[in-house]
Amino acid sequence: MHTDAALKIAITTGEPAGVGPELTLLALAHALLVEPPIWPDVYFTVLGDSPLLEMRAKVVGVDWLALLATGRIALRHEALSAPVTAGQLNAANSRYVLALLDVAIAGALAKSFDAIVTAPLQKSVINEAGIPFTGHTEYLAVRTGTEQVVMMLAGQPNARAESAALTTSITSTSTQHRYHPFKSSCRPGQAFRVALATTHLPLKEVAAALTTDKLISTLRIMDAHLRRDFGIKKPRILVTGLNPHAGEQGHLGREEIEIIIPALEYVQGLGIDARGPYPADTLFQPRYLDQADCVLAMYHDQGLPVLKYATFGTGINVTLGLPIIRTSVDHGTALDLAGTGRADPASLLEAIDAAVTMARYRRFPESNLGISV
Ligand SMILES: NC(=O)C1=CN([C@@H]2O[C@H](COP(=O)(O)OP(=O)(O)OC[C@H]3O[C@@H](n4cnc5c(N)ncnc54)[C@H](O)[C@@H]3O)[C@@H](O)[C@H]2O)C=CC1
Ligand SMILES: NCC(=O)COP(=O)(O)O
Repeated sequence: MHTDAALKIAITTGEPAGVGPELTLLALAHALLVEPPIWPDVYFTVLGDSPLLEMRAKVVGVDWLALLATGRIALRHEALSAPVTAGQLNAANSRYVLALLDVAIAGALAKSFDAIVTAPLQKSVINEAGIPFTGHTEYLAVRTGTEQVVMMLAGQPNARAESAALTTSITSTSTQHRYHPFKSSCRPGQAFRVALATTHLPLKEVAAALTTDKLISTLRIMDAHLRRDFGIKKPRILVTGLNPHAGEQGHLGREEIEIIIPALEYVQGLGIDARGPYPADTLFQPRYLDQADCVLAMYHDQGLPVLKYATFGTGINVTLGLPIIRTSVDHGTALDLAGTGRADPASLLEAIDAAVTMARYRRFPESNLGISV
């Protein structure tokens, strides 16, 4: 039975041919079919097609009825438009994928959900259905009427070993759980966080998309969220340059001088501890990262490969700047693994844990000790 104090989290199961449905089941089984359960005060609404979830539960060995019997999961059934074969995309189901998101977003805006957690979707197949779509991040901004959002990924570089142990234990509904996703021993300074000044756009459009105003608002959003959701009193943000060697004093590009440095000077005047621009090829080393709370990279493949090299499979993605809480996994649809039970739910567990923690902090700000990723 829900109480007013209980947190309510919506999980969208994403692309039906991908790993999202089975990872949702595996993550919830791992959290709820154990003793003691993880997140005892949290209720989940799973958004997806009911027969699909039942079928994937069988395939990956999760007892779906036992999960429902916990009383902590409500299924919000949305019907698929076409039958699904794991690993095979079908543009006919693109509207279904977006309908899951729309229901979750509307519920979060109406405060029926404290947070939404999204399993991965396939951006290409939505476009193939004739719907312009670049990602959850941009879609969430539009659907919530938010002018600017910031994509930030975060992870613990040392979490990989723990995740390996998880894969072998996850299908078991035994009372032991070997993996606790909330790594409370990890203080904010030990986490690796990378935010992006631009998100999903062709590389040739990146330079034109960077403006001083956009960087200023990006840094302001980051500073505010790192304080509020991550419990960091005075966040330090290190900002990359755009060009090789941060422009080599203007000889290899002028965006640093004309766009990035003016933005840094402006936000420093507001009391934000943002520094740079640093050459991206040498910034990602302990000497810099140990003194920082987050890196702001100028584009997707400047920052994320480094973060994913260190944390892939156990990291999270958070959309900053929204009026609602949204977290997600650090990986995609993994079509090659869909329906095999071999995909690792560790990142989804982390994403749920981060959503729970953020939601709890927003409800009870005095308890904010900092999210652990
Ligand atoms: N939040 C989201 O909805 C995201 C969606 N995507 C989308 O996913 C699609 C596929 O992207 P790719 O670049 O192929 O990346 P991917 O992450 O789906 O796959 C890359 C490699 O990592 C493996 N992998 C991914 N998740 C795994 C897991 N949980 N356990 C074990 N191995 C895993 C895959 O098997 C594959 O070998 C694209 O359409 C992309 O846009 C990508 C990232 C995030
Ligand atoms: N590589 C991260 C990514 O593509 C996240 O996309 P989305 O969360 O905006 O769908």
